[in-house]
Amino acid sequence: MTALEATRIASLPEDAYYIPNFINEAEEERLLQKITTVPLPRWTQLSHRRLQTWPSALSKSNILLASPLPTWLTEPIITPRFEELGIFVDAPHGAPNHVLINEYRPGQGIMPHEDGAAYHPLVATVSLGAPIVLDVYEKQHRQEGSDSPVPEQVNDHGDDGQKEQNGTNPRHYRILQEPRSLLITRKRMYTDYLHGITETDRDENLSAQTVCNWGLLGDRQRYECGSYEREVRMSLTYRDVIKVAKLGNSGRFLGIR
Ligand SMILES: O=C(O)CCC(=O)C(=O)O
Ligand SMILES: [Fe+2]
Repeated sequence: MTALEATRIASLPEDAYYIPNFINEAEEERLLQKITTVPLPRWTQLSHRRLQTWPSALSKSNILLASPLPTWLTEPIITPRFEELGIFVDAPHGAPNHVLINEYRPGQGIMPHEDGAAYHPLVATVSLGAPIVLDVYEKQHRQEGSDSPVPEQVNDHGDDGQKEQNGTNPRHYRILQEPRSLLITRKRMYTDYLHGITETDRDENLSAQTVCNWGLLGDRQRYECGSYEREVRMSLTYRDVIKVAKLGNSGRFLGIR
């Protein structure tokens, strides 16, 4: 991961990396075209956003049925770019095998959550269409004897992980994800922190003091006025699902819905 070192978000706990202009405008356009022309049943409509799951949803016990990702999701993002950066070299399958595509319209977001144990603790997020602020919160430890809810895990079964933990003053960071950027979070950032996106029409109070990747932004000037109106933003989140089954061997045990 040495080439990545220059892209580290130094003010965040380890590890988070931010790369602006990871894809170019033509690549972004092509991806948006692919995503928006898939047959409608590919979308899962949730209460606060909609979602595509590639190549398929996990089983109830978090098993992925082995199946290749479509080429439009792998090239050029995985091959060659992730490979050149060595992003998934330490993951069990050496490459992502699963992609969630989230769409957020103005006013939509995702409650603070963690991505959970189904995946190797590494997420690579490509942003499309418009900027959005990702909020990152330190997990609060459950107080002895309290009934405060523990966070739920977001999965691709359509649950939103709607519970935020009780407690006071968790550490809070804001990451501004520009369109065409790549955000990588792994290790402690994956296991010890929650992430979410506020349901708002407008991201405000943006500055070097409030945005932890300010110095790494590709187009800082655009945000120097301190705010922008939300527009439709899509994200591709690449992950490595730990448990994979091949149909024929264990398909009958999967209980795929
Ligand atoms: O859209 C994003 O940047 C975050 C999505 C997310 O947290 C998830 O799919 O688990
Ligand atoms: Fe997530």
